[in-house]
Amino acid sequence: MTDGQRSPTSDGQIVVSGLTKQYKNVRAVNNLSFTVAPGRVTGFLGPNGAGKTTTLRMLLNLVTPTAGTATISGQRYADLSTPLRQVGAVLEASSAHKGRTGINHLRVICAAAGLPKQRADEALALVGLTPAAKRKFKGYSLGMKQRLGIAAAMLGDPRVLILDEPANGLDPEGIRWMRGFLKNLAHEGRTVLVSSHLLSEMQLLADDVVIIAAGQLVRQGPVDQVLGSMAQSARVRVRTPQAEVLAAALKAQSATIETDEQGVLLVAGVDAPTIGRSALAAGVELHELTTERPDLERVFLELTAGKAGIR
Ligand SMILES: Nc1ncnc2c1ncn2[C@@H]1O[C@H](COP(=O)(O)OP(=O)(O)OP(=O)(O)O)[C@@H](O)[C@H]1O
Repeated sequence: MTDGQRSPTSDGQIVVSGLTKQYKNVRAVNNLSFTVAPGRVTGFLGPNGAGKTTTLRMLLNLVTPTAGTATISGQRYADLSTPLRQVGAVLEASSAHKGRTGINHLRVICAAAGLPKQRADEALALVGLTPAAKRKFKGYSLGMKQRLGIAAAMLGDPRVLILDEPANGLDPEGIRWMRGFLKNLAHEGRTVLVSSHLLSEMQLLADDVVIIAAGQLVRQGPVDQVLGSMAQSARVRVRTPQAEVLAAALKAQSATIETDEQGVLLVAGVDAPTIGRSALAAGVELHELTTERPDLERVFLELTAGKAGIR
């Protein structure tokens, strides 16, 4: 199918519907439904054993679902006419023939997939591995192997990228590179689905999150919205030598106030600008005004509490 023939509504979208995988004694994925939009990075999150890898493998036709469907641009992976040009996947740290150079590894894939040879050079440049093109795979660091895996996934210039724990084993510089790279692919309009249990990383990387635990959907939505759904627990920390005066002014605006130390108010129910204005109006001096946003890590632990047991 060419670009022009793709349905504009389904192009690049991933739709998982009622997906279930029953292994002998384990229901790895249980009636799971979610969608992944193009032009965004979607973080696929869950504790160990939650069913992330099984879901991605079903999406890529590597595991047969017990029930339900998973489609990419409206089609099952098995039915895609040119899968490598439509979907790039990195499921684990790239493996390659140890004695083969990076560039040759990619050229072999190009030849097998009927892709032009120069795509190997382009993909290698895309991931910043050109200087190591002629080095043998066995000498590559883990970070370089991850990049080579991504280069292989990019050979067909796919609209959709699916990556299982791509930051695993990377050093901080490698993680920073990966973040920029994936965000850029999403800005180009591609669909980027990334599984991870590194929540703090997802907070920096993802536009949307799909959170699962014990094979089931826990929450799906824009990162801000998922964090915002916990907004009732967002508080503003205020330090002032006139705590009692300010507390009285804020209570008149239905704020909820706790104190944890002398001269500090923990204020919920009103935002920082409102508190600043109230302080100004009451002639109260402020020494600190900090919004304490709930972070994804805390939200995640709360959402998956009780389901996060190792399976
Ligand atoms: N081939 C298999 N046979 C039997 N059970 C399996 C198989 N593959 C996975 N499981 C089980 O299914 C559950 C989900 O595993 P899965 O690897 O999908 O989770 P995950 O979220 O990717 O976890 P992790 O973050 O640890 O990789 C686990 O209990 C796992 O032991």
